[in-house]
Amino acid sequence: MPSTNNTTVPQAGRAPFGHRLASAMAAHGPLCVGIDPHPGLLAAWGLNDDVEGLRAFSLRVVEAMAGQVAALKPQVALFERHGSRGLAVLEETLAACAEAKLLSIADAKRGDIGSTMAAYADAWLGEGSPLASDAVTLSPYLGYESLRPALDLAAATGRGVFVLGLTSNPEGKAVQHVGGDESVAKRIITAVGAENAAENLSGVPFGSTGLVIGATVGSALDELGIDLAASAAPILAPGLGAQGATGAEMKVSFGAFWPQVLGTSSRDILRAGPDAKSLLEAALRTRDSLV
Ligand SMILES: O=C(O)c1cc(=O)[nH]c(=O)n1[C@@H]1O[C@H](COP(=O)(O)O)[C@@H](O)[C@H]1O
Repeated sequence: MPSTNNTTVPQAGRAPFGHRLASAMAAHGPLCVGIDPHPGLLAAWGLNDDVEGLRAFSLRVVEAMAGQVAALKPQVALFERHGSRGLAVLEETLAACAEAKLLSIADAKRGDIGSTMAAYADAWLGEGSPLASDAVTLSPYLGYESLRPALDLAAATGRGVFVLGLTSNPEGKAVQHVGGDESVAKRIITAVGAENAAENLSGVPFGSTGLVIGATVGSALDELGIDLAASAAPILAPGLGAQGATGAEMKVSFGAFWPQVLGTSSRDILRAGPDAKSLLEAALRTRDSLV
């Protein structure tokens, strides 16, 4: 059953994530910039593939985007590959996002049995955790309800989650499209809708339980009979730029669901660095393609 403790002001005294995201998108447009410090990008920026390079890269993106875009999405794997010191840089990056009033979405794609999920929830959504983010990405492959500890903690702390629905990679179809009219993706999207139905949505376009639907999804929403409006979910849409999708194509794919969509792009924007002004110009060009 969905959580019943989704009140307008969660326990932590922070407005629900859905409200905060809607305000940020209204103020700055529907773009989230990914922080993906790939080794090749570090080299292109004249940085070493080490912890100092990682730190300079990540903090530069935060500095360039402060007050300009709705959200930033650090890709956790690219911090993990530097070990515990890389995770310390991620903590510093998340704190810098909060300082700059940029929403942070930790792209961790966590998912496990419930008892372990509770620990992941504490790490990414718990009050006082050094890795706590405004939202975290979750994988529902162990069953949607296995995510319950994260869904409930997000509701209690005014944070959010983005559950993988239809991913941007071509391999995703082999799992997510299975089931025809009752596809795996559709079941996940329906479950997310039940979560948002339990949240007070007065005055906001969507709730705090989001979905990941790739920008590259093409006609799949139509083909699978998926109604994203019924889910009342904010939609994180990766795949812009480096994976080939354009803003114009996304508007066609998402159609009437467009007001729910937060496009996200990483490499295509990050290639414009290391200069902060060039980074911002690249981000604003991408954002303009989405409005
Ligand atoms: O959850 C994600 O953000 C995600 C889901 C998905 O379906 N596809 C996808 O590309 N992503 C992430 O979005 C980012 C895309 O990066 P670029 O292709 O460089 O824009 C990467 O960090 C991916 O891990």
